Amino acid sequence: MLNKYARAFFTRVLTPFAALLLRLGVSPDAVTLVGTAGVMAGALVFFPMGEFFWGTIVITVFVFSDLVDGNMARQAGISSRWGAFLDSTLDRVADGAIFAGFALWYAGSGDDNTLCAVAIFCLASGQVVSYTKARGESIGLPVAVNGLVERAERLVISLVAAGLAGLHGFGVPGIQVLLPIALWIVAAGSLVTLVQRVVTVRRESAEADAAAAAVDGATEQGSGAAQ
Ligand SMILES: CCCCCCCC/C=C\CCCCCCCC(=O)OC[C@H](COP(=O)(O)O[C@@H]1[C@H](O)[C@H](OP(=O)(O)O)[C@@H](O)[C@H](O)[C@H]1O)OC(=O)CCCCCCC/C=C\CCCCCCCC
Ligand SMILES: Nc1ccn([C@@H]2O[C@H](COP(=O)(O)O)[C@@H](O)[C@H]2O)c(=O)n1
Ligand SMILES: [Mg+2]
Ligand SMILES: [Mg+2]
Repeated sequence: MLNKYARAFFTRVLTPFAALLLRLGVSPDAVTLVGTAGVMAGALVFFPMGEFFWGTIVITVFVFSDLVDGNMARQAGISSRWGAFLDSTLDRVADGAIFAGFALWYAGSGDDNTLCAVAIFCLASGQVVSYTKARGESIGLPVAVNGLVERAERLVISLVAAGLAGLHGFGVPGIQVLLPIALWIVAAGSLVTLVQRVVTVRRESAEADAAAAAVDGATEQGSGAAQ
């Protein structure tokens, strides 16, 4: 949903910045790589220490590089298969670091095995949700469903909650409860999305196999009649 509705807005806002980077001679690939490194640093340095406010600020600064790199490539007319591969692959790395950061906090000083397991579930299910689409498309299916919780939703829900939970460190009482709530929402939403995508791939593959069988049958009949 965010991908559909918010992308156009952010494209308008970020286009001048993307143009500036191109004029400075920066490449889209460099933005993809630096953005991922920044997200990883924010998540793996700050989150395991329970510094959710500063971790979220660092991640937010760098995560928007994922919207800037493609914008730069399109403006410069250099969108490439390699760029698409690099972008999607490093998305998985960045997402892994964010949820690993939460899991490390709960495994350590956060001291909550259940929430550690929920964070690990968010990490794994998010990766599998993305994989279903990539694998479905690689076997020639349209995978015409996005589902309830895509990547943008996973990031916005968890990062807004983490940023607000971090305000606990500045004296706001009770607000830290938002992070566990967000993790449970992302976990449940990812499970629903996974089911939505698997059901779609199952239906689309049955339809594609039936269509292929019908073409084979017609070809065999045609060659039989010719003999
Ligand atoms: C005093 C208050 C302190 C609180 C501080 C809070 C600070 C702000 C907190 C959070 C900001 C979070 C911003 C997150 C922005 C995410 C942007 C982003 O990178 O989105 C990526 C997404 C997808 O990009 P791709 O097409 O490159 O990725 C594809 C996708 O990943 C597919 O995976 P799948 O979805 O299938 O699982 C893969 O299949 C595919 O391979 C891959 O290529 O881009 C978008 O969706 C575009 C829309 C972005 C929308 C961003 C909305 C940001 C909204 C609000 C942020 C500000 C909120 C501030 C709240 C403050 C609270 C007080
Ligand atoms: N280094 C890069 C990054 C991206 N691309 C192209 O942009 C598309 C992704 O667009 P986003 O707005 O989601 O970043 C991607 O599929 C590539 O076509 C690129 O060429 N090089
Ligand atoms: Mg990108
Ligand atoms: Mg991306």
